[in-house]
Amino acid sequence: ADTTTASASASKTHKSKVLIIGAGASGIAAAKALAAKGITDYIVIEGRKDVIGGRMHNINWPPGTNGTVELGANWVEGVNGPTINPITELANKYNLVRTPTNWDDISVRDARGAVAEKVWGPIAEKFDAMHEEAAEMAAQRVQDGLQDMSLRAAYRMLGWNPTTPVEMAIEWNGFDAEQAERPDVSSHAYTADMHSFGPDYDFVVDKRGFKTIIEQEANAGGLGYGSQRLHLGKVVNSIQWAKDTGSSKATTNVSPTPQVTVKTKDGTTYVADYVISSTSLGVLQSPDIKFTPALPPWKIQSIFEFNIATYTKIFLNFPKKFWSDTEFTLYADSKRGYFGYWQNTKAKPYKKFFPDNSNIFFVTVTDLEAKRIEQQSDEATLDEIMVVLRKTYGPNTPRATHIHVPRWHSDPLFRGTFTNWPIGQVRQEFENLRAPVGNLWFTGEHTSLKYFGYVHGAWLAGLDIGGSVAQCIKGKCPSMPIHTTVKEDCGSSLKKRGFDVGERS
Ligand SMILES: Cc1cc2nc3c(=O)[nH]c(=O)nc-3n(C[C@H](O)[C@H](O)[C@H](O)COP(=O)(O)OP(=O)(O)OC[C@H]3O[C@@H](n4cnc5c(N)ncnc54)[C@H](O)[C@@H]3O)c2cc1C
Repeated sequence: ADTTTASASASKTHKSKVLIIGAGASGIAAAKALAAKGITDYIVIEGRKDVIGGRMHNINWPPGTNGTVELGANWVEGVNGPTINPITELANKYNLVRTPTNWDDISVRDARGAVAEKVWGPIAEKFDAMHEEAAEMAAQRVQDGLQDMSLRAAYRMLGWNPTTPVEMAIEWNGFDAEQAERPDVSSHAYTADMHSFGPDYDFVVDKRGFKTIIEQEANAGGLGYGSQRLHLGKVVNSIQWAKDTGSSKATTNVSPTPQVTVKTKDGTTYVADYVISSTSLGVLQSPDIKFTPALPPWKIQSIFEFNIATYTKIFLNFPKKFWSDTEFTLYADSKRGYFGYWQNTKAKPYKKFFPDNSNIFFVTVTDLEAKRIEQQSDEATLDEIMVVLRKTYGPNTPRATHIHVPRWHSDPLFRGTFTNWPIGQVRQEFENLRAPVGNLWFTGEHTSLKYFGYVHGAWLAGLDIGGSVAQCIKGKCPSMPIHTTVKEDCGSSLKKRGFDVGERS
């Protein structure tokens, strides 16, 4: 149990067998896996003051209505496949309200207004066929042990060279809308086909928010709000995992301490035999948590090699609906990805889940655009958006009455939205990203080889690492590969990723 000591002069120290940092999907799954193996002496600490769920996060919006919008994860991605998505299982268990998405229900506009389907339709068909070929080619190259390349290179090899605004918008919709970065910086082998548990997506429209499945799992595991084992408002700023060498230089030659000491900004100390950190890749890349001693070079390199992308949904509420009935509208600008991807809450499958007195039309931006927009005022962003909308829908388009811009990239508890696999990173780098140092273990969506980036990836990674730590406690620690030197061995190491050509289709 949590053994707490405090004195008048010193802040509190909590001791437990396991400390889990972060109460998102991965952290809660890790706790669940520990409990399943009979380990109940753990504490979960979370930086946010009043809510768990991490990147599954909803707000009540627009103001003055009973509407709910998801600022983070919105879809159960990969449903209706041969194997059930574990998040679908949780969604069923807790009656999470969701509605299927129809990606084909789409229209396209440009600065002159609507673009005829006979113009964009064949371009979209060409892109889809080409992208499918790129996915098959990736699987074949993995089988043949060939080196990774950028997805852009594969597109070029398959004769796809977008130049017009419509071609760029179609490509953005077909790739960036999923990975939140450009094909130019993305791995062909790892990102050409991201489908996992199935080809379809369920859009979450539950008033309790997508995070309710995490909250309810936490509750079932004795980690409900107010419980002794869930400590909110605890922002970790230091982790001591090995003897302090006194040097700030990364070195592999350190002796891990039997216990890990974690300190939080408010002066609380946690001492545990094992610590599982579920903070995002973006947090690990930032200087916010001081590791003592510095993490080993192989660990640091793996953390910096991977990308955390930014996917920003900008929510807008208008006095009336002026857009088309399709679920999605692509706006094709000469600047690729410029306010290009619009979702319609008045579309048939969604309408009944959003308040009648709201007219929400939201637009997604990614990558550099997302980061740029976070830096400016919401009013400035709305001004830009209104210029776009008035160009394509006409000068009388009403100005939005409300705007909400999430700032995932600048939020110190996240520093981005989800992981994207960059060009040429080999499996060994990934194994290093996932590997523990001493008794400090790592989980989170970025540590799921098959499903990085997704809620189900975070959940499965948490179950896996929680289970491994439980085994360690029982004296049967599983061995995790660590590569102190990473050699170029991309193709053959990719083969070991755990899937083959057939499995991904
Ligand atoms: C905008 C957006 C859209 C997305 N869309 C989808 C989608 O549709 N479908 C899908 O499957 N996935 C989607 N994702 C990805 C999905 O949300 C994540 O992969 C998943 O929720 C990550 O869970 P996690 O437990 O790994 O990390 P997190 O949810 O980030 O949990 C980590 C926790 O650690 C806490 N923390 C961080 N630093 C510290 C610190 N220093 N001290 C204490 N606590 C700390 C954080 O507050 C957080 O609660 C989306 C994400 C975003 C942001």
